[in-house]
Amino acid sequence: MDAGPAAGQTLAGRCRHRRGVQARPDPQDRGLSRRCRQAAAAAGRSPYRRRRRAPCPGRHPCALAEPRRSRRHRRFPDRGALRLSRQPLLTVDAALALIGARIAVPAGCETVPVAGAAGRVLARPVLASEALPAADNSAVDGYALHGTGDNACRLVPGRAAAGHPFPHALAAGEAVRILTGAVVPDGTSAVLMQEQALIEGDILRWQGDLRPGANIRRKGEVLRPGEAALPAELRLTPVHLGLLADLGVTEVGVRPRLRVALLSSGDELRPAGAPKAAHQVTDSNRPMLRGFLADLGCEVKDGPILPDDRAAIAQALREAAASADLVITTAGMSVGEEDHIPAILHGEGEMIFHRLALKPGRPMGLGLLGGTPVLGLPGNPGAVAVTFALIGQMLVRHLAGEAPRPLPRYTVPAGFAYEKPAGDRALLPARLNGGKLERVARNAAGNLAWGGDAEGFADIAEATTSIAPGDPVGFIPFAGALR
Ligand SMILES: Nc1nc2c(c(=O)[nH]1)N[C@H]1C(S)=C(S)[C@@H](COP(=O)(O)OP(=O)(O)OC[C@H]3O[C@@H](n4cnc5c(N)ncnc54)[C@H](O)[C@@H]3O)O[C@H]1N2
Ligand code: MOO
Repeated sequence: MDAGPAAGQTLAGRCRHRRGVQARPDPQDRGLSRRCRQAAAAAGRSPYRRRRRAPCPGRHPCALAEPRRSRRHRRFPDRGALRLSRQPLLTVDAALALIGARIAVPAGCETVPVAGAAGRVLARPVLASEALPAADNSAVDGYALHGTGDNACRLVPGRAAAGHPFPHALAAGEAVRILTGAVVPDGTSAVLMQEQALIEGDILRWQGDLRPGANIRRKGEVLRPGEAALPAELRLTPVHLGLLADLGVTEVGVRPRLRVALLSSGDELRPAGAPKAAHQVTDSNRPMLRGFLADLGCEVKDGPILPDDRAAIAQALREAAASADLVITTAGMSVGEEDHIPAILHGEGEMIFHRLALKPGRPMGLGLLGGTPVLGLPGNPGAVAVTFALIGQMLVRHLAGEAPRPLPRYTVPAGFAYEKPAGDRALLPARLNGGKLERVARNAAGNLAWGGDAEGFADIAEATTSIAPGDPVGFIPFAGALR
């Protein structure tokens, strides 16, 4: 199995300690004519709004903004939506690069006890305050000796054990019993492993060379005082907590918990656990997203289930954006007349990207409202799982102050055949079986029934049109071990 990061799947161009919209131009605005941009800037408006009122000739992204009236009152999708659906789609990698370039990381640092710091992101590096190890000590059970070059030493009474140092120095030709982890007595040149020791009376012998320093872990060989033990921007795992304890660190400076507001929309939705009729749908996206966000250490603010009403959604988005570091919505992101979220972002904020070359998950988008990022995920639960894995969690990690890091991705032999048109990247629930990747579901976008069997996603690149059994295929596992 080839381990390797997904090509290009990092967030490029980190920006730190800033909040809100960046000064850099929106890369998706580069397609606008200079006249459009200047006119918009002069009027203090988004160029999209400017263009909406006086469309430039030809099919152009800035002509694709929201309608001025609610889409509720239209029988058919408006022309803007129809044009939008014909726009060339952004790749996932390009969307991740836009996140790195356009989304500022909220500033701040709080000091927390190490015991409660699992999952938090270090705001500054942790320096070793003491040497690691703190003293020369034995790596094995055996005999500490002061060698003279003739493969024999005289055993002296006593013992060095972990927590119980031998109180005397070894003179030339002397040896003493030692256990793993014990501080080596002064004068020790090497430690002989017990398995290599030949003892006759009080004489210790061995065969072959015993290298000076053998089996001794030297003071400071792992970390010297003042050396960086952990870098800033690291999400702390239990392994790190153990290291911090080892270094005598009791408190660390971490980023504030990310406050994430969750909103779902759709007249058909009922909260989880509530009775529902056949035409109604349980809001399953919310518990799934709440779980993902809790795993990422976020403080989740549950918003209401919103009706398919533009004004109500706009109001809820404004309120959520004012009190959170990130707003995540589900549904209402496609091109139908009840898909209001892109239009609200175009009209009242900014759309950084919308619609990706990704299946499932194409309708997703990212915008800014009052400077707060708004991640619009599709409604279909399977698509929410895919888009959160590829984009959502990367955005959350970025906002939480984590250093950019690609998703774990491996190349494995396919155990299935698959065909698709070139254009969209396809993510298919899958699991490893006998070293080959198997698909576990056919229609996975609209449900989560594959969740019991899948271990991750088969990842099929945009340009790929066919996979035959045995071909190399990407695998993105759900679990990144010790991450
Ligand atoms: N003409 C086009 N139509 C559609 C396209 C397209 O490109 N052109 N894309 C399709 C794709 S792909 C998806 S995905 C959907 C997503 O659209 P929306 O984001 O606008 O979502 P809705 O239409 O509102 O809902 C889709 C589906 O998901 C169910 N849903 C919604 N919220 C939840 C929830 N919280 N928990 C569980 N299930 C939920 C909803 O009932 C619908 O069945 O658009 C396609 N159309
Ligand atoms: O991309 Mo949609 O997300 O297939 O269902």
